[in-house]
Amino acid sequence: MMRMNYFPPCPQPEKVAGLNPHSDTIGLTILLQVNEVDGLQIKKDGIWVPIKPLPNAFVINIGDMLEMITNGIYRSIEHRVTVNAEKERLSFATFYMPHDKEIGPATSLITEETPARFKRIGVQEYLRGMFAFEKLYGKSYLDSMKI
Ligand SMILES: O=C(O)CCC(=O)C(=O)O
Ligand SMILES: [Fe+2]
Repeated sequence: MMRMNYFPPCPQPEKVAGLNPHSDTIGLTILLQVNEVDGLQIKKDGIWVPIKPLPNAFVINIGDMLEMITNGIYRSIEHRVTVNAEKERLSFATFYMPHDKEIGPATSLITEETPARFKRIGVQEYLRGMFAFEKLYGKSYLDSMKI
């Protein structure tokens, strides 16, 4: 699945969010900051860190499904986009999803010391739930998958 994001310039950038804080609910995201305009930020140790666009470079984001499959060993990244006063911004995101019918922690990663931290759920049900979820903010949908 692919998505093109267009953020027009905004004279009062502090008053609007380009994209609210979220983690991508899929497996893995390959992101291109097309016209190399600042705006993307990730939350690291509770602090918003700007991700400078690099020419001809992709940003790879871990999504919620990968966090579930790895039973929390890989953590999805919370990110947001701020808008710019003068410049428009374009990004192109390619979202990857596992082909499996169900997702949940890999059985090889579940042990007595590391019990399953997430539910096992059908991918269709997961996606339906995501579109119906009313409080998509930060990592709220993934939190709802926790055991
Ligand atoms: O525009 C960006 O850099 C990020 C876009 C994004 O987070 C998304 O499409 O999920
Ligand atoms: Fe995203």
